[in-house]
Amino acid sequence: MNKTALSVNVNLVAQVRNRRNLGFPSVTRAALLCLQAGAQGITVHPRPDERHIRPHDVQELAELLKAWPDREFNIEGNPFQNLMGFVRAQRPQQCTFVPDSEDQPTSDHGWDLTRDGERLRPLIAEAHALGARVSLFMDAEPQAMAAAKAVGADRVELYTEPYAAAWGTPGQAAQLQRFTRTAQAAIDAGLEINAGHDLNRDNLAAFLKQVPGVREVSIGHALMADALELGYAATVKEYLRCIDQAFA
Ligand SMILES: CC(=O)[C@@H](O)[C@H](O)COP(=O)(O)O
Ligand SMILES: NCC(=O)COP(=O)(O)O
Repeated sequence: MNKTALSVNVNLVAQVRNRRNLGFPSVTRAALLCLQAGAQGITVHPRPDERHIRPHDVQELAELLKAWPDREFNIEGNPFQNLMGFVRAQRPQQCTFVPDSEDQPTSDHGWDLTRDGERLRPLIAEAHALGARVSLFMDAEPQAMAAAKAVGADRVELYTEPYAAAWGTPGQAAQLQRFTRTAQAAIDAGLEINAGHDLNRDNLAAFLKQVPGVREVSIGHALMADALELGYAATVKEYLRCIDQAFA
């Protein structure tokens, strides 16, 4: 059984760096240390307002990852806004289409494919022509998985905030069942599965133990908060241990 890959989202490092015009903490150095510690990928979400990841970060990370051919670069964003420019310029292994508006504080919902599916289809096809795998950021709704496959997606990224919010409450089991049903529907539709948003070292193993077929988790906020205490390398190794625990 394939073990789930860890893709580290470095948005937060850029957000800290942007507080002052001093150029540190370095986004590329954070990514390098995470790769050296065993992370299988790096994720960025270059939002139009450049609140954290800026175009030069994307270019510098793409350059860094050329030296790591067995690792992946995942660029997230809204393809109706600025994402496709980054996909055309940097040719990442994966792009994740996220339906965020420009002023959203963070990602908080998946695509409504009944509304946007046909508009997404040519952009998915273009990303494929550029050599990128396409993942659609989706809520955990089993009935939406067939539509994701129908518009050409390779993967769905299940938006895991509702699971994380229920962690440690009586609603945890129901959320896990919801994500398990959605993952099975995705598998039945011929999709692969990613997952992300508010995952952390407490809730990660239980999710991966129950939800089938998760190929990749992209984790940023909690992992970087842990790295402020433990350092990048020890933190990545701890998250990899959580993943191992799920498959033990
Ligand atoms: C798509 C997703 O759930 C996250 O990667 C999100 O992109 C995080 O964005 P911020 O770091 O701007 O909150
Ligand atoms: N796609 C999810 C991601 O990249 C990071 O989300 P978070 O861990 O910062 O919530």
